[in-house]
This record gives sequence, C-alpha cells and structure tokens, in this order.
Amino acid sequence: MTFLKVDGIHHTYFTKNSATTALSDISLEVEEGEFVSFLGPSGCGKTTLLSIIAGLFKPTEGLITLENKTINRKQNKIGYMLQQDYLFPWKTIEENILLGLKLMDKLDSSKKQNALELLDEMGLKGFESQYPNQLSGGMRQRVALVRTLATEPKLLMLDEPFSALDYQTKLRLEDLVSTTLKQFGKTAILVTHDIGEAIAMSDRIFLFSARPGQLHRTFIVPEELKKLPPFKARNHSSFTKIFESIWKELESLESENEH
Ligand SMILES: Nc1ncnc2c1ncn2[C@@H]1O[C@H](COP(=O)(O)OP(=O)(O)OP(=O)(O)O)[C@@H](O)[C@H]1O
Repeated sequence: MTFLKVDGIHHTYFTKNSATTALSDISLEVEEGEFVSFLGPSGCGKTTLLSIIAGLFKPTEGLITLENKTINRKQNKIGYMLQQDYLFPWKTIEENILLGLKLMDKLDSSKKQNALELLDEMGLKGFESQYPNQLSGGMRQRVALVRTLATEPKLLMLDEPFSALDYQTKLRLEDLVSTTLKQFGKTAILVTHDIGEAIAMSDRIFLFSARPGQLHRTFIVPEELKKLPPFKARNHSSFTKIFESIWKELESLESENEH
C-alpha cells in the first residue's frame, strides 16, 4: 500500500481580478518512514503543495490519499514544524508541549509521561516550568518538535523549520530532528531552499520547476549518505556530487524563471 499518494494535483488561486496557477499536474508517492524534501525556485508552489497535502484546502483538481483514505485535516494525522515555533508565550514549556494533546482530547497520564521523556531526550529537562521567552531559538524549536511528536502524527510537515536559526544551531537541530524522526520511524516532508539540508536529511528529493510548479526531477540520495546523520553526511564525498547535480538543475530552472 502506498502511504501517501499525490495524484494529478493542479491548483489555481482565484482572486477578484486574477487567477494564479501555482501547481500543474503533480503526482508523486511517499512510502511510510521515508523522509522527502521539496526543492524548487521561489514561488514554484512548494508551500501550496504542502498545505494541500495537509488538507488545509482542496486543490482545483486532483486527489491526495494517506493510507488509501482521502486526506482530511480533522483526522489529526499530520504534525507540523514551521519556521516560527508558534509557542504560546503565556504558557509554560510543559503546558505548551501538552497543548496539542489537550486540544485533541488525547491527554492522559501515559501520553504526558511520553511527552516529558521526549523533552528530556531533547536536552530540555529542567525547563518544564519556564516560559518560551526564557529559551533560545533552537531550544524553542525543540519544544515545538516535542509538542508535535507528542500527538503521534502519521506524517510530519516541516516547512523551512531551520531557516530562522543561526548556522550552528541549524546544523545541530538538523541532526536532532533527523535522528528523532528515524527513531520513531516517522514519515516527513521538508520544504527548504537549502540544497545541502535537503540532501543531508532526505531519502529522496523532489525538484519542482518554476511556477506553475511541475515535478521536474526526483533525486535519490545515495545509500552511504542516508546512513549518516546530516552533519556527517555533509562531509562525505558523495554529498558534493549530488549537491552539484541538483545545483546545476536548480540554476537552469531559476534562469528559465527569470526569462
Ligand atoms: N493565497 C494566495 N492567493 C493568491 N496567490 C497565492 C496565494 N498563495 C500563494 N500564491 C501564489 O502561488 C504561487 C506559489 O506560492 P507558494 O508560496 O506555494 O510557493 P513556494 O514555492 O512555497 O514559494 P517560496 O519558495 O518563495 O516560499 C506564488 O506565485 C504565489 O504568489
């Protein structure tokens, strides 16, 4: 069974005076436990596709199925990690990580225990009663990840979750997120502008052409890189090879975009 199936997606945004076609005929599949990335020129529709997969709105045409069922955001099968952490400043770290479970009416003592253990694994033991503004950006993103994982989502949507962080924090967090998602066998989709990040974290990379976004090419990350945590993968000789191929393709797509 295909875990996630994206079938013939077209999407046009209609406003009073205009129509913008963001996506054209996108079909792809993601297996359970896979980590994939969406890369492409700015404005090619990556976030639009992620939102449609998340069931936030319906595409103009096409179908998304998760475990053979049409996607529906009310099923609560999807977790998010975004550029902004969206922690509530007036709630403590413990209240923030339990909030998703509470809203879904799934909070019980064993789920609370799991969330607190995960917070510990993320190196945040002792911060339970602190408030988000007492934590660094990287720490806050770790809290956001715990809050998301606590709800046991089937699929994780990562929309540029590291782009607001300084370089060193970003590298450290890439390692932590990658290891944690592998440990839990989670399926994830990452939207990023960073080719290196996509290679270091993914099993496969979907490269989209400029708007209206179409699937241009799929890159399979070499096995030897997939075995390594992102930081180590970045230093492997195979990394440079695949980086150069993706860079070249992206450059040509971006120059087509400018003409
Ligand atoms: N709500 C909206 N109404 C009208 N047009 C929209 C809307 N949201 C996005 N668009 C347009 O759809 C196209 C795709 O946007 P989208 O944000 O999905 O691209 P993206 O690849 O994620 O961009 P970036 O890489 O710059 O973040 C763009 O031309 C954008 O202007």
